[in-house]
Amino acid sequence: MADLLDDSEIEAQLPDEWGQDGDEIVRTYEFDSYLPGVGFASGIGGIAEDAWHHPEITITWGEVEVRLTTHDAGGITQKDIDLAERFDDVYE
Ligand SMILES: C[C@H](O)[C@H](O)[C@H]1CNC2=NC(N)=NC(=O)C2=N1
Repeated sequence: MADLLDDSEIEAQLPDEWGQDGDEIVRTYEFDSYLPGVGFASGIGGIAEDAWHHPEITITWGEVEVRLTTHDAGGITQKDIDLAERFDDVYE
């Protein structure tokens, strides 16, 4: 099982644009309309499935909120950080 990161490790590694909300890291990605967000969510869903590490994804008009935590560990691990970076690569 992945080890929990401590606050200093999270602060040091959290990618730009991501924040911490309790035991989750979160980012809201912005889009010009609804369907680009749906496409982005589908893409990161495939990355998540490939990594076997799954985010909470909330799609609204022009925004996709992504939340990551490691349920098996009960908090934030390197898996969450690494997946956040992969999601950012898709977005840029
Ligand atoms: C049973 C299954 O292997 C586990 O639930 C996996 C799947 N996806 C997961 N996703 C996330 N975010 N955290 C987990 O601990 C996790 N564990």
